Amino acid sequence: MPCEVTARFLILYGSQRGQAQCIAEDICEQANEHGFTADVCCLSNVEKYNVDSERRPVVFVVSTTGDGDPPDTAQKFVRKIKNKSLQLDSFSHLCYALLALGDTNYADFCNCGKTIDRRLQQLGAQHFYATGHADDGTGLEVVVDPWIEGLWEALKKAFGNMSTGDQQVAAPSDSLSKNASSQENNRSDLAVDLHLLKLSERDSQKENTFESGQTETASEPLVASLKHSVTPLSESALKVPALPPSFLEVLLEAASMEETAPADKEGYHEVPVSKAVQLTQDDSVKTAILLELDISEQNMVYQPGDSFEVLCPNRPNEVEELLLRLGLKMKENNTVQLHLLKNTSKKAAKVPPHIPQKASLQFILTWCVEIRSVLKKAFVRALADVTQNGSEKRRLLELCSKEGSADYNRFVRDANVCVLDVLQAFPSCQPPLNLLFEHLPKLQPRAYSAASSSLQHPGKVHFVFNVVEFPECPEHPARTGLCTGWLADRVSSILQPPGTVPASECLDTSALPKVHVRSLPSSTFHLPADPSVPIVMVGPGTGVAPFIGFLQQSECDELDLWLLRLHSSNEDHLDTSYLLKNGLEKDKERQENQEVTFGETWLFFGCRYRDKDFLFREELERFVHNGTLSHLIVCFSRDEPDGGKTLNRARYVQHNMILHAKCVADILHKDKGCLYVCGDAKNMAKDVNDTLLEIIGNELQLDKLETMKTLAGLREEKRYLQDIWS
Ligand SMILES: Cc1cc2nc3c(=O)[nH]c(=O)nc-3n(C[C@H](O)[C@H](O)[C@H](O)COP(=O)(O)OP(=O)(O)OC[C@H]3O[C@@H](n4cnc5c(N)ncnc54)[C@H](O)[C@@H]3O)c2cc1C
Repeated sequence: MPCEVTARFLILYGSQRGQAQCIAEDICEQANEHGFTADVCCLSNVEKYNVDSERRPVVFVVSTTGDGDPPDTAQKFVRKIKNKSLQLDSFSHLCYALLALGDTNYADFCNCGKTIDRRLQQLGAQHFYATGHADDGTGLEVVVDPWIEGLWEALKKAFGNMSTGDQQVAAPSDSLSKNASSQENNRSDLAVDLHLLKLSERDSQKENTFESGQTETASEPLVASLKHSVTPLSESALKVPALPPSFLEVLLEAASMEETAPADKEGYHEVPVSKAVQLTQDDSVKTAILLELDISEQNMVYQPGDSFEVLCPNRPNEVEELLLRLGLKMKENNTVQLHLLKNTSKKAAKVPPHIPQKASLQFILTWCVEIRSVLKKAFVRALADVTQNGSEKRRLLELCSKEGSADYNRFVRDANVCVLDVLQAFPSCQPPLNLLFEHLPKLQPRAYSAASSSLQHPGKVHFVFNVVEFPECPEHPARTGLCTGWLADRVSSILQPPGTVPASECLDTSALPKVHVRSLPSSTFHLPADPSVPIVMVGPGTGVAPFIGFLQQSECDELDLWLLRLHSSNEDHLDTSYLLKNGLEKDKERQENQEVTFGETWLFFGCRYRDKDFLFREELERFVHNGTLSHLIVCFSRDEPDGGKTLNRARYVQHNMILHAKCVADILHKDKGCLYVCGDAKNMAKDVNDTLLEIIGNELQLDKLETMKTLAGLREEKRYLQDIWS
């Protein structure tokens, strides 16, 4: 049906750096092609629009800035709608759609959009189309494009309804539903909310609302959440998995005992943390910390490129909450005995080997099971079975059902919902202890790559980590990563601020915090045995850790050679660490002694800002200065060096690799060098791999198949090595 000229709508944008404005103008332009006429206006131009009386559909496009703040241009509008004196039906005339822009790398993703959306709903405004949440961290276009694609159909319906007076709110177009659900399977934070309401239902709810003076009613939830579903799922017949058979019997016996971490039996060493330094500025998005462990008393040898495992306990407050919720707080010191149920129908049932016999309940919940693990569907199914309240039970059954798969992905898997979160959300769920022991996996140690060389730091190992942060969300409170949050707390008393010269070492090791560590089996992620082999290292963020170890080792190897030449073997041997500390440089010497060759070393590093999170900046510059590192190529993903005017600047390590494609290809092909990649598995490793394929294909003029074979060959020859973690 062609739209009439009267099909005119309003686009309001709140933009900080121009992205929201750009998208708003794009929508305006596309509107004509779809038979609409749009007026576009910045939210700050209050004299050009009036939402108080706007009867046309309104499309909001708003970004978020700073710590979840509205862009400057939207602040006045947000203040206006937040005004507490507004009546709860002030915006009941308003029919709108909202596209929120944000970045999941920051706390409070899309907060400005969410705030406006929430408040407009409270004030009685109605969606004519589902809200979109676009993530700059993964690419705005992933959500923006399908959202705009579906907007036209929704607008047609909205105008259609307006002209017929029909009170039914339009459903989104099929294309949006398809796009959104396929994205939702991958990432919940890209989700486009698909629950549109019938106006007639909402109107009757609103009447109740005004009468009771509340903003929400308990009857029908407006949006789906962990606790609630909406139609069609809430009315759907469900295919639920079979109840997993129980197989454990738990006996609790009163006893008192001294217990320590279960470290001795599993090869861990309890070692002091001799130094802790914050590597990032306080206003950095992530906090990176370097720890130095004193392993001089232990029989632990390592090479740069090796990793260590740290054993960390579950948080005491979470263990306590769990005990309280299970009604077992009084029995926390009881010993636990586990037996197999004699008549269990579970095949190959066995007592979980990670739960020790005769340990206390508190000990097991603290050190043996991962109470933060994301609930599997089988566990959800088992929990539904021990839930009394009918609607809570139904919701749990939905979450493990085939029909509720999207809700499970969104509200459980992607939100990292653990057993405690479910027990808080579903008060009538009362699982017996055996259910937890049957479903909770073993508490896993966390691995960290050595960021030092024992040649330069004898008896010590360094590692670097980012404190993982999970902001508060409807499904759970704010949390830090289990191990990184614990480590940060543990070393807080000795943590040195960024930029300080590390304090002299504390001699009283008994006063230092201690952690349990053990070596992981040595990997192949090591420097080539022949120092003349050139290497390329790709390590953004904390992925630079093993390369600091590599470079420290090379620096010492080169210094040792220099010393060897400088002093006859009879002379007293100077300590390399002494030389390093006293700033002796060897580059002149290197030039004079051409007979030993060291291969070129390239490091591609990346971070957000030069002044906030450029890890190991001074040390890397020293490596460059003394010739240990031939090329340090750094990019900053968030710095706008020239106010953002430079197009195609290198934002990420792979962009810089492209800029140095010929050198990278020559090192790998002509010089038979090695390429190492370390760090985040989520995006970086794949992007670097794709870039490498591009470089090899282009520079060696190979077709796709040959390129892939070449890269596979490099892997086989251990010349393309990855140390990737998530
Ligand atoms: C061989 C190897 C070497 C490694 N080296 C290093 C290193 O040198 N430096 C380093 O920093 N890391 C390194 N890692 C990663 C490290 O082991 C840890 O995974 C990391 O530090 C996070 O641990 P955590 O216990 O703090 O986080 P966890 O609590 O385990 O959380 C980690 C992940 O769980 C998910 N998650 C859990 N809860 C939530 C929630 N509420 N909301 C959203 N997501 C959630 C997220 O996917 C998150 O990324 C390495 C890993 C391996 C395998």
